[in-house]
Amino acid sequence: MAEPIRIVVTGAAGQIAYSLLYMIARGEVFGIDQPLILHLLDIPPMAGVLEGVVMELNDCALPLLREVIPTTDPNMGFKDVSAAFLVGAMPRKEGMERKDLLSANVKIFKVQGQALDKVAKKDVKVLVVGNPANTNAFVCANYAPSIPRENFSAMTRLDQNRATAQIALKLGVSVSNVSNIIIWGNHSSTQYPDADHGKFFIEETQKSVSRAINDESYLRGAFVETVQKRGASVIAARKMSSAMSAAKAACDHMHDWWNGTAPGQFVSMGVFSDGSYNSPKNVIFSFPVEINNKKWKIVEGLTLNDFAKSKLKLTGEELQEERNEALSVLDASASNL
Ligand SMILES: NC(=O)C1=CN([C@@H]2O[C@H](COP(=O)(O)OP(=O)(O)OC[C@H]3O[C@@H](n4cnc5c(N)ncnc54)[C@H](O)[C@@H]3O)[C@@H](O)[C@H]2O)C=CC1
Ligand SMILES: O=C(O)CCC(=O)C(=O)O
Repeated sequence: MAEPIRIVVTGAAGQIAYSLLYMIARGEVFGIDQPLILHLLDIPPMAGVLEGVVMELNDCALPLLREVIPTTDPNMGFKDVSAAFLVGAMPRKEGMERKDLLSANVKIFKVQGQALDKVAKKDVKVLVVGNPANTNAFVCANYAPSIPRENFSAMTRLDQNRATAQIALKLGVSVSNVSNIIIWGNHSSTQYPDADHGKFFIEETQKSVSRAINDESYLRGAFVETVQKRGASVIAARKMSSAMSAAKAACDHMHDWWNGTAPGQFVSMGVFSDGSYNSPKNVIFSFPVEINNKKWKIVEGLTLNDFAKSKLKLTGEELQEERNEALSVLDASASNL
């Protein structure tokens, strides 16, 4: 069997981590032949809760789990890790937008970027879940200059999964038959869920999602709004933000980064923009990507209509605003970033 790899989950005492840790430890992300050492990072007031999580992980008697290390010290949490799930952050409450969390949460990602830079493996894959995820990932990467920028990503996979599920429901097919639904831009209510390039299988034939649905007002209206506002709808119903579905999405994101995407299929990830599709450069923007040998590549050459272009412009502008606000909050050598 392979040597164990070290994986860190931050916010390990929180609600997303409670589902996520179990899925990782079962082998759903890194494979059923890959032993793991799990690092659980949270803040000092949560040290007692972390002990309980460790007890439960041990009590699961999971064969791949070689060791569980609870800690409140980022330098211990990130030491030698191969993958980092950065979940720990304040969640929004009813009535807030995700960017309202910016001032509290970007400071966390500065500290964690610095710790990753100092002690993590240089090929560490970093997935930022904590909101505002795109801008937190930008901050984290900028404080970890010794780690390649392409190793930092933000999670829009939950949005992709939500969008795929809506399309599958509309078509009356299984989600596993639907692919290539795209999330563009920010993990916020300006994101653009795009079904125009989506495909689905029915009776062993591949078809176009948009042609089969054949309802532009739905695809530009209710579909987009449902996905954009799904996080808020869950908060309104549960009085807490999405957790089980967020954990599943984090596993899907890291699984595909680690193992690659199937030929012809793409997934959405928030990654550093190179200006593709007229997006602003130097923000973490969600694009469709294909993944090979643990390296993502933006899918180029997709045709965007004017509606899509206007949506990408809007979400790109929001990301630029968030980035600038984050930099002013941090009051840190902004001119170097
Ligand atoms: N990108 C996405 O699609 C999604 C993002 N989220 C975001 O994920 C984050 C976590 O959500 P939940 O687990 O529901 O929140 P939670 O409040 O249940 O747990 C957060 C945990 O993070 C810990 N934490 C706070 N500061 C920390 C630090 N500096 N270092 C390590 N741990 C720290 C807290 O003590 C707490 O245990 C929130 O920001 C939420 O908005 C949630 C769902 C989806
Ligand atoms: O909506 C939020 O602010 C928290 C959870 C989240 O990001 C989501 O459910 O998409």
